[in-house]
Amino acid sequence: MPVEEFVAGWISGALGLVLGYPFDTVKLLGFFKGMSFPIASIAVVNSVLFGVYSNTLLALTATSHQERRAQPPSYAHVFLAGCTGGFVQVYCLAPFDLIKVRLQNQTEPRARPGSPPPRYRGPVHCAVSICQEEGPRGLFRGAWALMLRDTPTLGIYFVTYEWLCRQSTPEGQNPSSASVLVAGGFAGIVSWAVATPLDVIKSRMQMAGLKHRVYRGVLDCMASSVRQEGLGVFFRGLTINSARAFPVNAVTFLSYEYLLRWWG
Ligand SMILES: C[N+](C)(C)CCCC[C@H](N)C(=O)O
Repeated sequence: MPVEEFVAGWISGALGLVLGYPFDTVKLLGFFKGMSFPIASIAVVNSVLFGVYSNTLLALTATSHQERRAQPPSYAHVFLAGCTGGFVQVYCLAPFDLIKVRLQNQTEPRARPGSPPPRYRGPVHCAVSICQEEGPRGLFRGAWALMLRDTPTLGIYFVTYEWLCRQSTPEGQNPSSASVLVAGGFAGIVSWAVATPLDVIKSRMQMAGLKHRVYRGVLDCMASSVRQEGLGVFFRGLTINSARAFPVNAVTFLSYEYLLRWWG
């Protein structure tokens, strides 16, 4: 199994994240707090995503990444490979994402003297506490919603990227850096726009364990959120998700493409 896609995905994910991280925490005033954990985790997750995507395309179309410019895969194959990558990466992403959401939600704008210490001291303490308090399966809380969020939307992600690259590139040639940046940025925006409703539900389910709020499942969480807050709840964070998605995914795709070209 070709591994360079895994390595390129690893590095490009980390680079994209450095740019996107302030957006992730801006609403919470945390900014760069605890950045090493998300960098390490996104590197693993992005490596699985791009590695599985590329190897699924190889299985479907019998073309390696070097041959794909001359013989471009069909959009149906790109979509299927994206969905497969999205599905598989959820297994790695779920615990990392849960820890990120729990840590970000405890960011206090200003720690007052005498206020109780934060519940989780850091990512490792958070993981251990969740295992102890909610059992090892607690680490996968919200994973089902995450899978529903990511499987189709990562199919859309790669289709948008490929389509925009092909629109702006003469047949058979490699897309220019500008094309890759724009196509990657829009792929991020489009996929995040579609993913936002389930992203809201996912985060609520991940926080539920802590607040002892019980949802019976994804549908129950959707229904009770809509009942209390109206349909607008599904668009929470849409603007910030899109603003973050452009730079993160522009840089992710640019570094991914260039690393692969560089390695031949
Ligand atoms: C599919 N969905 C839009 C949910 C995620 C797309 C992931 C791409 C990138 N790691 C990022 O964090 O933006």
